[in-house]
Amino acid sequence: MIEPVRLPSPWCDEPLTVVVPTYNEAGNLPRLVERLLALPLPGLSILIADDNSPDGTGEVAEKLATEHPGRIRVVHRPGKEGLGRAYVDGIGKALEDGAKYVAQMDADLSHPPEALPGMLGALLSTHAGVVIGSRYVPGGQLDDAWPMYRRVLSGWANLYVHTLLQVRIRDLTAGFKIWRADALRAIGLDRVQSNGYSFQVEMHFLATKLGQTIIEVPIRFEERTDGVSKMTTATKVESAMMPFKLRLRHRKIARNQPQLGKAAD
Ligand SMILES: Nc1nc2c(ncn2[C@@H]2O[C@H](COP(=O)(O)OP(=O)(O)O[C@H]3O[C@H](CO)[C@@H](O)[C@H](O)[C@@H]3O)[C@@H](O)[C@H]2O)c(=O)[nH]1
Repeated sequence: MIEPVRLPSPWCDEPLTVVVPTYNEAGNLPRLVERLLALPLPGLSILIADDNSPDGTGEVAEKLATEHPGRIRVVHRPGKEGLGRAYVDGIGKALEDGAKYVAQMDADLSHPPEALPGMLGALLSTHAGVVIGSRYVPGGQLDDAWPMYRRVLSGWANLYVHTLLQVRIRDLTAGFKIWRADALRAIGLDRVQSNGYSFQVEMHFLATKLGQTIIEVPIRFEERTDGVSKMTTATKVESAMMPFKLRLRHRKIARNQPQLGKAAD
């Protein structure tokens, strides 16, 4: 049972930084920024973490930052290090800048920006540490154009991680979330080991083991219309290995901090 709390007033003004990792998203980024800045969230700012994309996404991001002073920050990273590393860097900088709430989402418009106000409202009306924009709770949808092999992979990955880690989240691999800054600080980004997509699962696992409440609200996941997925065999192998590493690591943590292990199990 999730205990409701009173919404701060006016809650739409709350400072929210949306962290967006980009690699070759020059065609998508302007459309994403336009939709984000049109939201009824005056406290919203955007932090783009680009890995020196060869298609010029970094330059597109700089141009957008100049057009919208004070609302967009660009973090230029030296090269492609993976989604997880870009998030650790970008979220870390958002926290240093004093963000109170930090959203994370893909640049390719798979995650509808228009879902953010509802997600923020849901987070603020509970004591949850994080709200997930979920494909797999009632009401969640997948675009018909999302390829069958991706649906199977995603369904299989969720089942696999559930079985190994027993984390009670329906969309364990989701990349669309809003965190409370305090929840992120409690997790400690320096603990995160994932380089690629397993970042999502690792963060869910660490939040759960700290006893944080996680809520899921339904979203419609859209297939990208520009560019391609950056998922590779290496990121899939890392995602397959990470649940084992997390299990081993948690056993060690639980041994050293028995209370944490007990509270979380
Ligand atoms: N900076 C940086 N960004 C990256 C990198 N790799 C990927 N990205 C960015 O991370 C976002 C997600 O990458 P995609 O390649 O579009 O992801 P996907 O295959 O559509 O995967 C989706 O499904 C996964 C499984 O459910 C999710 O885990 C993932 O978050 C996403 O929603 C995009 O904005 C992409 O540019 C990288 O090495 N560096």
